[in-house]
Amino acid sequence: MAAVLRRGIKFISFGSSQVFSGGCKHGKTSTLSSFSSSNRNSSSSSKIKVDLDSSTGIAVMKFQNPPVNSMNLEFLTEFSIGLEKLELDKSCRGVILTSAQPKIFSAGLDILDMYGKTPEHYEEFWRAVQDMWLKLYGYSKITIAAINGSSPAGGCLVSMASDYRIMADNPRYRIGLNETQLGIVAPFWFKDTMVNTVGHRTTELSLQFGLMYSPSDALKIGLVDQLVPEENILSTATETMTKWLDIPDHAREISKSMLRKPTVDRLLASRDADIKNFVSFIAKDSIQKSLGLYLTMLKQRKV
Ligand SMILES: CCCCC/C=C\C/C=C\C=C\CC(=O)SCCNC(=O)CCNC(=O)[C@H](O)C(C)(C)COP(=O)(O)OP(=O)(O)OC[C@H]1O[C@@H](n2cnc3c(N)ncnc32)[C@H](O)[C@@H]1OP(=O)(O)O
Repeated sequence: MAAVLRRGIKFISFGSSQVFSGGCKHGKTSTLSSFSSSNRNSSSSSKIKVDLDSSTGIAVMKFQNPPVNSMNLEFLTEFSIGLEKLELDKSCRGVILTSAQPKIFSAGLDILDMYGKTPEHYEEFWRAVQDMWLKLYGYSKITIAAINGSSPAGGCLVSMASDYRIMADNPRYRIGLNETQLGIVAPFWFKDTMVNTVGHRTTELSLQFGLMYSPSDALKIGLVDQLVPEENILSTATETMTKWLDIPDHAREISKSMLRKPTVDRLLASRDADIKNFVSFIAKDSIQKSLGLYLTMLKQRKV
């Protein structure tokens, strides 16, 4: 995160309507706002819109990086900083992640950030990917992914790193870690996240084949927790969040940390080695050739 902050991207402002914020029973936070008639604080960085309702404690982060919410360096940086800001904001207790783009939750990492660039760029990019995952997977507050479209690779990682996944029940959508289809390899912490979500055997098949699942198949293997009609996704996510908010924060948070910390610590213990691995892997001629071919196929709508 320090690296993210050092990059000097401007902070998202949530306005200044909150004048009192204090803890109450069950670790819940109450917020009084005397200057503003509204309890909503909205902010829009260029790639993510954040809407925090301090009366409910629920924030919605809406990805808006057209056309497909690919996660480039700027998006990843804004995402990490936005999460950090909400984590520090006592009036926020849970975050819903969703997309402003029709049909797409996120197309995953921006392939153009991994193609034809310098080693220095790959290094900076990969550190930003790590920062984002470390922040989200180890997040102290509740996160719900409202997956309102396809969610390949990095998009699936973001979904899996959330506490609960609700997907729009549209048979045209797909979700999964498809890296091998691009000729690349999901790093160990993507793999760990999937193993923790769907188990070892399913991950073995998923990763090797680069499987993309329909919503109903994703539900069957436990990659998502619930399917809902597309038009209900945000209301269902909000209702679900309300149930999570009934749990005392400190108890939920410690339980989450107990389950996730060993996985987070594995990457923390080897961040530099992981970056070195990524840079030497991605810069290989054969890998660049694979990515080039995949990009061509994408442009020709053959993927
Ligand atoms: C042993 C050591 C190992 C160390 C680790 C090494 C490596 C780890 C490597 C990396 C891990 C990467 C994880 C990733 O996330 S890779 C990204 C994977 N993503 C995909 O495969 C998604 C591809 N896209 C699609 O399938 C479709 O675009 C999608 C279903 C998302 C949307 O379809 P739709 O028909 O609506 O839109 P398109 O016309 O296809 O796309 C519009 C436009 O956007 C471009 N685009 C799509 N996805 C990406 C992307 N991920 N990055 C960049 N650009 C993307 C697409 O090319 C179109 O562009 P244009 O033709 O309009 O210019």
